[in-house]
Amino acid sequence: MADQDAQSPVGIEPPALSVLRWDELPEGPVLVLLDQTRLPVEEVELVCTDVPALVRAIRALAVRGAPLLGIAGGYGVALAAARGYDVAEATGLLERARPTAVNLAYGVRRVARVYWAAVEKGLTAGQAAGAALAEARALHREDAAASGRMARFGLALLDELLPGGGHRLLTHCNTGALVSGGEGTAFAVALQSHRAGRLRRLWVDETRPLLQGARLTAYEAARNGMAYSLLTDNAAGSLFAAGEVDAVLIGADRIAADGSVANKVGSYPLAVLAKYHHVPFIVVAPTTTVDLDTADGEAIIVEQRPGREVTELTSPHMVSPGGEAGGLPVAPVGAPAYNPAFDITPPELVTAIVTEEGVISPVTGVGLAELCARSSQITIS
Ligand SMILES: CSC[C@H]1O[C@H](OP(=O)(O)O)[C@H](O)[C@@H]1O
Repeated sequence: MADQDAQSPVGIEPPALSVLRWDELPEGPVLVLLDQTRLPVEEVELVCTDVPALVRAIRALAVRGAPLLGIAGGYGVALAAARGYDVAEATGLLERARPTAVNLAYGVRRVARVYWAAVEKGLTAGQAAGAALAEARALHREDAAASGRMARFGLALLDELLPGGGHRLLTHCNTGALVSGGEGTAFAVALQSHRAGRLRRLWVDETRPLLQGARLTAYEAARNGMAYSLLTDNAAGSLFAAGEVDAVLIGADRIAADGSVANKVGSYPLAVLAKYHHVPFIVVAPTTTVDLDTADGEAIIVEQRPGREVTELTSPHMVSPGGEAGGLPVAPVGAPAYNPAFDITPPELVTAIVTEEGVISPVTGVGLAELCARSSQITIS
């Protein structure tokens, strides 16, 4: 069906990606990000010395993906505290940077709560900043551990659903190390399948308009020596029709209390295709992505992004005909465009949700609340 791609022998691990780190420089602490807008062409680091720079990076998707947004937001609060910026102002700016991924607000509020508690206890500004940094680091470590647990739970689920091995998995957007403190969410399950010698093919949706699949998931799959094929989003249907997809694995940006899933736009059509073709549709997300305070999918705010992302192929490597950096027009100049960053998949189309606390299926009912109750994640209102 597809070109056979060379894959490295299972077991040769690539160096871990430095996706985000805190550095202490003589002039003060900085947050160093792998600039994801420049991948896969080049690996460039973006140094954030203040919260406005981090907010710009979040809005530009230089740093992205729900769990990593939470980690970055937490470090952002610690950066404000360490550099003597207004922590309350920083908290508001970071929380509002992108509205859909609940992890961002969770990480920001969790670290801010520790900071203010330290202040109220009478600790010095430096001690309170240290407490904030320690909490951001704890969140980072917890997410890395959650990623490993989800990968193991997810592979066990695939083995249960697909006992013969030879997994042909379709994924959408990017859910690997570039969205996580560890190896990711849905991609981490596919990687676990690869390492166990059970991955026959990873089908990678390019994921228009920002091409997280083509630019980032293909980059991560190649780095890990996985057998993968890239496809246009509109080719996915023909793969299902040909019986070439054994399961769909996707991430999430927010899971409502009723099991509705907000994820990259294009996820909902895949869920409908999976239902029609009797293919498991599996969501992989840490409990920090579950928002029991949001009742259902209708209550989830879906980020609307600039139409230019649809009407131009935007890239920092491209220079527009007018000479400004940015993009190549693929539509008439000024063409009106509809560009929701996410869509909502209703619970009845979700086969299972894999979290670091276990797997639930069906996803409605008390299962989600029970999983979150088991989680060590601190509840932030
Ligand atoms: C598991 S988090 C990855 C999640 O985030 C992506 O959105 P974006 O690239 O806009 O940050 C997409 O929804 C992925 O599923």
